[in-house]
Order: sequence, then C-alpha cells, then structure tokens
Amino acid sequence: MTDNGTLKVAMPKGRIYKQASKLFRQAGLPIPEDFDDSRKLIIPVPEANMEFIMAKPVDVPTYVEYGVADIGIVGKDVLMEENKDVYELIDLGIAKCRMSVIGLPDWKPVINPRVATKYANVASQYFREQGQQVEVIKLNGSIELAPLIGLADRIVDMVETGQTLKENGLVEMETLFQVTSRLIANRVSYRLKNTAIQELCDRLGAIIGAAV
Ligand SMILES: Nc1ncnc2c1ncn2[C@@H]1O[C@H](COP(=O)(O)OP(=O)(O)OP(=O)(O)O)[C@@H](O)[C@H]1O
Ligand SMILES: O=P(O)(O)OC[C@H]1O[C@H](OP(=O)(O)OP(=O)(O)O)[C@H](O)[C@@H]1O
Repeated sequence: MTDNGTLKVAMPKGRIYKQASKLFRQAGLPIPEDFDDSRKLIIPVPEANMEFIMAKPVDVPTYVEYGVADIGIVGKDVLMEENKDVYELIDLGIAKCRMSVIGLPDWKPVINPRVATKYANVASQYFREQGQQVEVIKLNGSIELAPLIGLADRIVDMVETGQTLKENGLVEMETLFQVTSRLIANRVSYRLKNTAIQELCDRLGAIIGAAV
C-alpha cells in the first residue's frame, strides 16, 4: 500500500477498461488516452495522483483485499463469485449485462443435472437456494459450448446483447441478477486515504447521478 497519497487503482483489462477510463475522464480526471490500447501493466497517472495496476478482471478483488491496490473496478459478477473482504463503494453503472441460466430450447428437467459455468460459487449458491441438486462443472470460457456438445444440461453465464445465445440456438431461462461494474476499496486504505477516495467517489457520483 502506498502512503504518499497516490491512489493505486486495480483496473480490469479488457471490456471494462475503456468504459472506466472514459467515466474517470468525464469525472474530470485527466486519464491519458494513450494507454487505452497499451500492454503496459503499471501505468502512472500523476495528473490524477493515481497509479493504474492493469489486472485480469477476476483478480481485481484479490489485489484490493491484500492492499496492493487501494481501490479497484470490478463487475458485480466477479464480486459475487470471489466474495473477498473489500468495501463496495459505488455502482458505476458501466459494463451492463446479466447473469442467467441458459439452456437449449428443448431442455427437460433431469435428476442431478450438470451445470457448466465460470461462476461455480454463484451457480452452486443459486441452485442450493432453489432447492435443486446439481453438479457444477467449472469452465473458463466459451461456456455456451457445454450444452451444445453434451457436457452440461444448462449453463450459468453472462448475457449482454444476447447475440451469443442467438447464434448458438440457446435460450435464457432465468436471470439471477443484473451486473454492472463497482468501485471497491481496501478496508485499511479506505481509512488512511479517505480524503482522496471520498473525493473520487464524489466526482464519480456526480457524473453517474447526472447520467441517470
Ligand atoms: N458480454 C459480456 N460478457 C461477459 N462479461 C461482461 C459482458 N459485458 C460486460 N461484462 C462485464 O465485464 C467484465 C469483464 O469481462 P472481460 O470479458 O473483459 O473479462 P474476462 O471474462 O475475465 O476476460 P478474459 O478471461 O478474456 O480476461 C465481467 O466480469 C462483467 O462484469
Ligand atoms: O450477450 P452477448 O453480447 O453475446 O455477450 C455474452 C457473451 O460474452 C461473454 O463471453 P466472452 O466474450 O467474455 O468470451 P468467453 O466467455 O469465451 O471468454 C459471455 O461469457 C457470453 O458468452
């Protein structure tokens, strides 16, 4: 954890980064555009008194929990799955999608069905709460393949535009929850760097409030 006032920000590489950096700019933070397509992993942003740590999205809560990043940006899907000890400060309203149960249109209930997903904890908890006994199979990508090739009866995965489902002849059966990206903070950093974190929250809050 830095103690010089610079905020270390765990930024997710990939689809959230561009939307997050755009939101920061709208909030008046001078984030240079040169880094949008960069491969650099540690990006100093002295203009905003920040340093970005470019992380794989699923790892953001880990960096923040351990305090190597003071704050971070992460999807609610990852927050629910990883269940780390961090503060969730603001719903940024970006990278909108939803977590759903998906299957083939002719799906029929079977005893102890197999459910494939990247989100094994989320899926296990959901089906437990539904009183359904399922076997959860953890995959790391192309989840929609599982029902198509007979690995699983259903999947739990993200739906955004629905294009992936449409192109693969799958249907959404239930929505577990809506997903947007959240600003999270390390518990100690939140106290030690409260002024800087609060100022960032106020700036972002004003923009998000204005966008509603
Ligand atoms: N269509 C979508 N599919 C999946 N996640 C989405 C989608 N739209 C927005 N998101 C959000 O973006 C976050 C990061 O997604 P992204 O694909 O960049 O990471 P990832 O799945 O970890 O990718 P990779 O494994 O390729 O690094 C998700 O956790 C979710 O909150
Ligand atoms: O509703 P849509 O707009 O089609 O978006 C949903 C798709 O996007 C994500 O996949 P991603 O691109 O992250 O690929 P991966 O899961 O294979 O890594 C998600 O897992 C779905 O497959």
